[in-house]
Amino acid sequence: MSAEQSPTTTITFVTSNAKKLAELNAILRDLTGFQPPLNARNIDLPEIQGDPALIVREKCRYAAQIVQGPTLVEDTQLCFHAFGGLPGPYVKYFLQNLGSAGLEKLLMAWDDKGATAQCLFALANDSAAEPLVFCGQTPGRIVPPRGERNFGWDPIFQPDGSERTYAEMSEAEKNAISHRYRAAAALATHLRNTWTTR
Ligand SMILES: O=c1nc[nH]c2c1ncn2[C@H]1C[C@H](O)[C@@H](COP(=O)(O)OP(=O)(O)OP(=O)(O)O)O1
Ligand SMILES: [Mg+2]
Repeated sequence: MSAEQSPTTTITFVTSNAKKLAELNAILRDLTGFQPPLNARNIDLPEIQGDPALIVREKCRYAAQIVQGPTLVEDTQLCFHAFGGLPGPYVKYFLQNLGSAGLEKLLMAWDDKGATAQCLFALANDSAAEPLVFCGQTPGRIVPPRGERNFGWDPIFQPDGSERTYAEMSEAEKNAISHRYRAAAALATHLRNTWTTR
C-alpha cells in the first residue's frame, strides 16, 4: 500500500453475495478490533474457468476497472477429494441446480467423502496492479444436510475435528475455523500496516 493511502484507505469489496460480506466484516472486526473501512459493491463479476488463483486474479482486475481504486474480491471453492478437486470454483452452479442435498448425493458411490473448503481473496490498488492473493483452507467431509440452510453448502460441510456441519455452528464458531477466516487472517496481516486503529 502506498503512503498516501495509509492509514484510512477504504477498500471496495466487490461481491454479489451478502453473506460473504457479513462474514468478512465480522471476521475482520474480530481480527483488528475495529470496523474495517470496507465499502461494498454488489456486482456479479464475470468468472473465467481454470485455476482458482487465476480466476480470483482476473475477477479482481475486472472489478478494479469498475472501482478505479483499491479493490478486493473473493472466490470460494468446495473441492471433493474423490473428484480431483471438483466442483471447486464451479460449486455455485452445481448448488444452483442440485441443491446441497443433491451435491452430497454425487459422492454416493465413493468411499472418500473428504472435501476442502477454500477461500481466495484478491486485492489490488488499481486495475493496473498485479492482484495479491490470500488463501485459506478448511479440511472436512461431505455429509447429508444438517442445520440451517441459509448459506450455500454449509449444511453438507463438516470440518475435521467437529461433530457439526458449518450450518449447525453459530456464526462465531464458523468464523473461528472457516476457510474464509483463514484467508481473511492472511489478508489482515497484510493490511495491518494500512489499517491502524482509528
Ligand atoms: O462459506 C460458505 N459456506 C457455504 N457456501 C458458500 C460459502 N462461501 C461461498 N459459498 C457458496 C456461494 C456460491 O454458491 C459458491 C461460491 O461461488 P462464488 O463465485 O465464490 O460466490 P458468489 O458468486 O456467491 O459471490 P461473488 O459475487 O463474490 O462471486 O459457494
Ligand atoms: Mg461468483
